[in-house]
Amino acid sequence: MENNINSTSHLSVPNLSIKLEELRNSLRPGQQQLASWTAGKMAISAVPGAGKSHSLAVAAAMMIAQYRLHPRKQLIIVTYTRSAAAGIKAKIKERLKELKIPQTGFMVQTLHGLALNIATRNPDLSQLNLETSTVIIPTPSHRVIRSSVEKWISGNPRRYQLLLEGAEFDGEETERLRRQSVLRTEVLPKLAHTIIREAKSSGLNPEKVWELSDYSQEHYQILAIAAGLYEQYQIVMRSLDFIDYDDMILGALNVIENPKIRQVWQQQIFAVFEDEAQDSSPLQEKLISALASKENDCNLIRVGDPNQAINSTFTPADSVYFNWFCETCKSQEKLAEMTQAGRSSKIIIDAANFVLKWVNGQWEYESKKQRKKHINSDISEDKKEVIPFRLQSIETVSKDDPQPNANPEAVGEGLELYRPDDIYHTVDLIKERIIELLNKNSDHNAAILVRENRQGRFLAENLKELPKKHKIRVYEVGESERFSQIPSEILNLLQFIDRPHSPDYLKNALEILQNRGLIPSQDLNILATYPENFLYPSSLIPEQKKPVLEARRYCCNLLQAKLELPDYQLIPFLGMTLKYTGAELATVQKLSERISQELVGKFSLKSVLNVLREIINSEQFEGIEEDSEERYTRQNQVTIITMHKSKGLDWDYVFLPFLHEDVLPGNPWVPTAAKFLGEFTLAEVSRAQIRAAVHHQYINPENTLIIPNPDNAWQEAQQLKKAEEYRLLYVAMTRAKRLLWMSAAKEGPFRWSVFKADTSINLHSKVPCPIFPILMKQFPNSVIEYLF
Ligand SMILES: Nc1ncnc2c1ncn2[C@@H]1O[C@H](COP(=O)(O)OP(=O)(O)OP(=O)(O)O)[C@@H](O)[C@H]1O
Repeated sequence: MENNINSTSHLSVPNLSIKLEELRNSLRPGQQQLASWTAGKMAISAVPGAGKSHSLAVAAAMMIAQYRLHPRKQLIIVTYTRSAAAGIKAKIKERLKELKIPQTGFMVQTLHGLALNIATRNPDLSQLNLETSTVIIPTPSHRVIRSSVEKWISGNPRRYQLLLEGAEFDGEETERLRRQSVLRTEVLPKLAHTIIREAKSSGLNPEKVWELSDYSQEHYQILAIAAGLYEQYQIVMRSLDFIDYDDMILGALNVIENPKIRQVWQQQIFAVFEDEAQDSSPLQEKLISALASKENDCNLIRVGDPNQAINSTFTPADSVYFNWFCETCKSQEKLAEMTQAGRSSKIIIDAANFVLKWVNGQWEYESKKQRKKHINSDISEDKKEVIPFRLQSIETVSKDDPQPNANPEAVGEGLELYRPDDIYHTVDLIKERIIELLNKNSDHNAAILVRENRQGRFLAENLKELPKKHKIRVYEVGESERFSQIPSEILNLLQFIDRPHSPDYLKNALEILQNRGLIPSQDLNILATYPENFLYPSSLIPEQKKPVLEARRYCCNLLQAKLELPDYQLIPFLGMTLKYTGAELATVQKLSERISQELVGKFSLKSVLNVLREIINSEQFEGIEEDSEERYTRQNQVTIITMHKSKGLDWDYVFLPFLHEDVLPGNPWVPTAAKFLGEFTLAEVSRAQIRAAVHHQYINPENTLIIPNPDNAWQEAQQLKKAEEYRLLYVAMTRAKRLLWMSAAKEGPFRWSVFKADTSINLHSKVPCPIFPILMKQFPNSVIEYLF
């Protein structure tokens, strides 16, 4: 290979090789393989706590020193978040300082940062001009998605009619209008959102999705609907000069398709290191591979943990590609495994390993049973059996490991398993344990990891006394996310007050009231179909049921306020109506003041709506703030955070309450309102269908492409979801250093999404997460009996 790889003997500092040797010796076995990389592709599969970022930084510094890298020949390190990029950059600089080497020769960037860098240098090739374009994140409720849906509906009456008719339809008018509302405001926006991200980040344009739709012979032709929506989306985006995150990568790829420019980039790049490779999408992989290539070689090192892939069922991240990359590298003896980890006490490691093996074992047992039962005709031949976990056990580190206090001594039983009576009893037990632990060791930290923010809110409300009475800080991470929703909640209610006869505005308002637990949950489409009949029913309308009446009372109160209150008092009134708490009310107050400042003398409902829309649109990006790890892991603090967000962090004591089967792993769920289409959701089916096509392209393009039918695609999506939930549990468990506290209360809310933290509410008996009783059996000493 011709890429100027000089050996250390050329280095001018004689002591450098000794220093480099010392550095190499400070690494663990798998880490050393990373540091000894010389050329070509390499995969590193690591376990939680193995020191991925630590060894990546050491290996990068060693490489910069050995190969005398400089700004015109650099090592590129790609990460997925800005905070991870900042962390690795600081670590590499530190090492280079120790080696007395200039802190150049490398660049740490997020993948999108890198793509943007490439794309903006050649706007004519990338067709991206950031000075005139606006970057958006098209959520299902974004106006771009909504307008793409409307355009698709008006251009495709036949396909739309087929959806309206669903699995069965007797032609009844009210039902037809209800279905229209469900399709326009829920099903199609969700389908558009999913399919556009999935297809785009797999490198498929609308034409390609059209082609794929020819391979699928099913009733609705979901892929054809998807292709049409995607086509409309591209038109709407172009007309508004908007771009999304995938456009940045596509733009960069367009640039480096030019042979001359590609050569310039490739010459400047010595090698590419990718961190968190399990979260890559095909498009991202394509970009980094292209940058790392030189003639017939590709200097690409990908580091990841397939067992921590927890984004693949709701984003286009798909760990299958990293798994395949690992397999290919393995066959070429280019796979290294980092299996030693010093983060946790031995018993916590044992429990995590046990979960991994048990889940995989169950999986194999279940799929054998399934295979015996029926042979699926449309499962493509090249489909490999995907098991939830890569069989990779975590090991404790060796005695001479340089990590201070590696595999620390367990606190209490190290692993503690509880079956509290109910969710209130759970908080009492957690509270008591936290007070005891942090009072004894105020330099330690703790976290309660939850599956959904509602659980976090419930915990925070019930742990209020910790700061004052016990001097223990409580940091509920979801709280700031709730604050960021306030402007759009207020906007939605004001839009309804302004135009109560709009079914869309009424539905949005009802959704907010329902999400905040102010009105009973029900099919809102029925209420929103005829706003007039719902808000002001005449004697000809059948008597409204109690949940409808409650919803109506709230809505009528809002409309009454418009008549009775001056416009400038509407926002504070809405804050009260939504039962915002102290800090939330303060945010409402601030929002109200800001609007007043902008509208001096011109205050009207219409002008308020305009200003609010502007605030929401322009602040979308400020919302994504730089995360600093430090605020999540402060000593003497208990952090309440979702399991998803806990990835990459660790705490001395980790609490995992509410481990119930209906949440973890959860059950397949189709919203009742959309059941008329069948026992599946179009969005999930389309994702599985696109993935089947893209996987086929990767593994065996010569075979005939088989797109799974909706029922099979749905089954597959559900299996992947279940596997991901178990990986999420594994990520959560491996955050603990000294104590892992897990519980499954005997009673809890029917569903957290409709739970009101009110002691008078009926609790339901709950089934524990299937792994919980097995863990109790496997670790009998960890089962804790309690006195109250
Ligand atoms: N060779 C080593 N020498 C000294 N300390 C090490 C070594 N390897 C790892 N560590 C330490 O181990 C800890 C865990 O490392 P790190 O956070 O990089 O793990 P990780 O693999 O990213 O974990 P996860 O994927 O579970 O978040 C860090 O404090 C790091 O400094």
